[in-house]
Amino acid sequence: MKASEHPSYNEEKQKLHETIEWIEGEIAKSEEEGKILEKKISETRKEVKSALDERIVLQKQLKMSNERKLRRYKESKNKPYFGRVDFKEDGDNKIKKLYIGKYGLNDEKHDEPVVIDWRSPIADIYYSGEAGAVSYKSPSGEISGEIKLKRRYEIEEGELLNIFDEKLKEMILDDEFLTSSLEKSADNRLKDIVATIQKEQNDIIRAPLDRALIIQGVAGSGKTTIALHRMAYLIYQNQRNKGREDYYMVIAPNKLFLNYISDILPDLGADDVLQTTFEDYALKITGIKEKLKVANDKISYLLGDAPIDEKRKTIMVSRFKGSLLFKAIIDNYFKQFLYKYIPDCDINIDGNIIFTSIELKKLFIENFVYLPLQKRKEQFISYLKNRLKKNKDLIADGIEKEYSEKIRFVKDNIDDNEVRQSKVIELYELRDKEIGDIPVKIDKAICDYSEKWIQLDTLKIYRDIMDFETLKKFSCGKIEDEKISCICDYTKAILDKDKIENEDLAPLLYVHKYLFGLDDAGKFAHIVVDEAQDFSEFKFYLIKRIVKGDSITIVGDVAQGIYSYRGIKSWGDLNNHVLNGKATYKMLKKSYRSTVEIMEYANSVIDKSKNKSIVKAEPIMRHGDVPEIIRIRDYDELIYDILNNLQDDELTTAIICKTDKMSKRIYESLKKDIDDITLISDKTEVYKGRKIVIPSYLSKGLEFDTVIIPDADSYNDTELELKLFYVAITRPLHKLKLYYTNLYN
Ligand SMILES: Nc1ncnc2c1ncn2[C@@H]1O[C@H](COP(=O)(O)OP(=O)(O)OP(=O)(O)O)[C@@H](O)[C@H]1O
Repeated sequence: MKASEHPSYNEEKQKLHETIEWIEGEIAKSEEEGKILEKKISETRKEVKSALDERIVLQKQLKMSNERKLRRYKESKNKPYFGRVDFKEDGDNKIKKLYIGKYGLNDEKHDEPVVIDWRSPIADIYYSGEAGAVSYKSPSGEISGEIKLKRRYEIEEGELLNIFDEKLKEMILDDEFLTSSLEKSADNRLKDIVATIQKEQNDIIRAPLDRALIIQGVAGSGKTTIALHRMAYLIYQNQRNKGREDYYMVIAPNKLFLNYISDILPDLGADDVLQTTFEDYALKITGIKEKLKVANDKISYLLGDAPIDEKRKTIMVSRFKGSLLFKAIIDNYFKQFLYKYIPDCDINIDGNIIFTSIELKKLFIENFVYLPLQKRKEQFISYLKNRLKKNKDLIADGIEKEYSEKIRFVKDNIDDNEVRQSKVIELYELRDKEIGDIPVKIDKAICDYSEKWIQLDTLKIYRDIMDFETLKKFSCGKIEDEKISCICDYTKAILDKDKIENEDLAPLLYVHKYLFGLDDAGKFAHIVVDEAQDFSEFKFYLIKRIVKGDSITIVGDVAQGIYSYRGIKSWGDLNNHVLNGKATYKMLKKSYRSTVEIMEYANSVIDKSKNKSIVKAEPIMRHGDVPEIIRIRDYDELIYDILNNLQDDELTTAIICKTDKMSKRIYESLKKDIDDITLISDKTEVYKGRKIVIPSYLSKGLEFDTVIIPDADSYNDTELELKLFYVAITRPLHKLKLYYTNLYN
């Protein structure tokens, strides 16, 4: 409802005015505080020598915290809150009017909240969708009471534009507010949805930290958005409860997508989250970033016209590399590798055997088993050194014994007094020198022994495992010879070009773990994995190793599993094989992105999938144009028509082509007439402008006001192409246009 027509308009207008005035006052105070702190720091700098002086560090921290506060005030000023809930706690006659906003704002002078943070426990009742009697979990326990009013506001630039009241009595959630928010146009960045989080989404966001969550959601159901809101929520809760900073991580499919989502977390007050791709993370940890390139052309290859048998082999290799069977083979390999790793030699000093090779092997195999190999070797060597040093007296005894015999011999056999005495003295000196040299000799013996060990190198070992005989031996009859030879030949050919594929990353990281360990093991308090259907079980196994307990949020959509050759087969398998069956599974069926007309069309497409378990999307009641399906005579007509549609449009438009090749062709034709059009490739990390040409596989996760599909008839009915087409047609918010020349099914 237009704000000015609402019965409480004057009251609400006054409240907004007061809140903004209060914020302005706080901004002025914070700016003043900033200047004082700045002055203090420069004065302290003159007094102390080091920038690391405790006083400077403390003052800088205060300055940073003040700047953070100031930033929040400034960001809140134009829109301090988006909702209000009136709550009467049981046993209390007073009704509290709680204004909910993106950032919690506190009046420190009067010690009372001005705006409640959307992540705070009490804000739960605003989102919970329940009317009347409700309860929420506060740090001091369950609080119950009654909701008297739930109100939403549309505020722009400090102006109250609309007020929406939820009809509590009829238990109907008024969708007007949501629909009005969905009607806005798309941006190059994903936005926060704190004002319109829905009940089912709120339940996911607020699920406990220690639980693995698997969210299967239809296209546009807000998976990415709510996974990031959940992260912001968990960080907020964790800091409140523990008062300390932890490590958090978001794993996304590619850098373009990372850039698309990169604003949300800082915008929600979660600044220090590592947002990365599995590829970048694995390359960094294994240290092979500089040595190799990652080939990213498999999807183009699978869409190309290579013989079907060749494509099948490629898929088989990818699947194998992402499987837990491969992990088990690597485990078997390392059980034996120990024997190869330890050198086959004794340790001796001056020709005396101190440790036999058999003794050494036994000692190594039985000790420090919990350590990765490199550290295990280091510990073992230092253990040997210590043992030898402790045995120094024994070695000295041996030397003394040897010299005593020599001296006795001289004494018994040399008659000349002078000669005898000088010989004896010489022997004493030699003996003392030899005893004095013992530590040096021990060091040398250990050093010689240490140098005989194989140098550990992740890539070399991976190559070694990918050898026919090795793979055959350690797969223990679980893979046929023909497949083994195919896997080995395929991998060797790629490695010989100094490349690897995405699918090699998990096994490489696992080999690295055996050799050098994972420094990040158990480091992250929570990890979000987006587009998770494209991650193999092997990748998940490794992700699970770097997170504390089971704290992972896994979001994805099997209907969009375009990398199914390397992804999981089913959420159930993932849960059972990697998460010990302990994950909580949730399904999101409502789709928020596209209009009813676009989603109905998309549903009719995905209906053709052989996978009958795919759940169809239920669009939010927002209507628009029916998708246009246009037949064109030839390529020239296609370009002509697209150009006519792209003129001077402020909205975002993506021309989504099936392949990279087609994207390049269309881009070349359009750029002559359109200046601000960008071609997106797998190397693109950021782009400006509102019009892009993009291959279908890269459009996943993104959204645009309008989507144009110039080659709708080029998609055939294989599962991969059906999914690619589905991904492409579920990207638009408002308009979808499809062109075809020949046959369009
Ligand atoms: N509760 C909500 N209120 C307003 N907008 C929402 C809500 N939930 C989702 N959206 C919007 O729906 C769109 C789709 O969200 P998002 O990209 O997170 O979905 P997704 O499930 O990850 O999509 P896909 O799998 O198709 O990439 C975004 O524009 C998002 O802002």
